[in-house]
Amino acid sequence: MYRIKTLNKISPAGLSVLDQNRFAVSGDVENEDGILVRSADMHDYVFPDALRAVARAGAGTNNIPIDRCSEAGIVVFNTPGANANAVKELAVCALLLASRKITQGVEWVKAQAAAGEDVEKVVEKGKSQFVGPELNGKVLGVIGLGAIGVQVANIATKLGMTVYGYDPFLSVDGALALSRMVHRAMDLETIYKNCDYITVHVPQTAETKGMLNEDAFHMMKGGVRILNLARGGLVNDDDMLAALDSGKVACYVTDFPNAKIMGGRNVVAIPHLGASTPESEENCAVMAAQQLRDYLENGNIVNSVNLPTLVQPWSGVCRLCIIHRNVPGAIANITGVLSKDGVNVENMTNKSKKDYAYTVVDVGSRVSDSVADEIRALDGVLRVRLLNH
Ligand SMILES: NC(=O)C1=CN([C@@H]2O[C@H](COP(=O)(O)OP(=O)(O)OC[C@H]3O[C@@H](n4cnc5c(N)ncnc54)[C@H](O)[C@@H]3O)[C@@H](O)[C@H]2O)C=CC1
Ligand SMILES: O=C(O)C(=O)COP(=O)(O)O
Repeated sequence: MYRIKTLNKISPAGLSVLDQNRFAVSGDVENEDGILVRSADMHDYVFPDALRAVARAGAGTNNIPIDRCSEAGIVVFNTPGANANAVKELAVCALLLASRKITQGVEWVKAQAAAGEDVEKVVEKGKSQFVGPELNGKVLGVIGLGAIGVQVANIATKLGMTVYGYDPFLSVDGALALSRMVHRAMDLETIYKNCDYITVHVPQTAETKGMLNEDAFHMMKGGVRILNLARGGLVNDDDMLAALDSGKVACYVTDFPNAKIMGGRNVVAIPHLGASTPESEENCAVMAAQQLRDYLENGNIVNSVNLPTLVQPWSGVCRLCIIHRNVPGAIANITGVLSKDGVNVENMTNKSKKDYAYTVVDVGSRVSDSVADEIRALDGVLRVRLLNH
């Protein structure tokens, strides 16, 4: 029985992927083999000995201590693209919220209740304070052309916007999905200098943290409207507040309110609703649970952020799954132990990702725990699992 701990509410459709006869799933299991998580902050999480995998039902993994997981031989998964449509739809909404003073107008209408029968007259008289521009004909800059950014860029062209997209790491899939109407910007300056609206869709990393700061605002057009449905930390809040006060930024729509930014002038704050649709919650949960199950049961890795993709069809009766450092001699050391102990390799795959590597070895006979222990003791080996077919 595998024990799976949920650190957030996970869609039942995802939980149903984990057969109750083989998986005990709840928020309070202990010494768990796997974790299902959404946005819960895991940076101070103490890993139990049994923990082998963390599956993030969603895209962003900045709430997970990836380096610490890698060093402990814990595989971290996410679900690329599974909530992209929901965020794209909210981005369309955010473009309109940034333009048309809808939230301010709605709040104002609520406050007019005292006018009673005169509300209609009061509304017609007061509405001119909420005039805002159309999107058609304006220029949008999309920073990050991944699963979400590509969809946002494409749909904005259909709203009559001229769209520039910036992503120095654009994938082949991203390039193929990107509309030919979208102009590629080769640097951020092009986005900052030319755009009336700027939307960010990059992960929050050490490189992207605080990227929307005073220097960036300085290059932007006066009255630019900024959308952030990616992560609060991408924006330097103090610099944003100053840019809002000066009018440099006309509106900031963020899915990540915090104490500092929520009271800012012309801030429209949404309570992190980007992926909060039943469809996305289900897609993410199902994908995360499937990936977690396949890893725990078969050792296969798909969509991991810290380890390589490796899917090996079963052959033989026993499988060794070895997470190790990506260093010369690692595979020779592993096969050395196996041949010394008379274990015949039926099939073997090795893949690497940056500093880490993963080797899956199928063998034709049962392997004793002592052989696994010998491999565990090898230099650079971080985790060894023995699966029987
Ligand atoms: N508000 C919400 O509920 C949600 C927020 N998100 C956030 O949106 C982010 C993006 O999500 P996806 O598009 O699904 O991820 P993705 O991984 O498909 O795309 C991210 C893109 O950003 C690009 N990128 C990385 N560093 C960059 C840089 N310095 N400059 C320009 N481009 C850069 C990458 O090359 C990649 O194409 C997530 O990391 C997450 O933080 C994602 C889903 C829901
Ligand atoms: O997928 C992401 O990166 C998100 O931000 C969605 O977060 P959530 O799962 O709604 O807490």
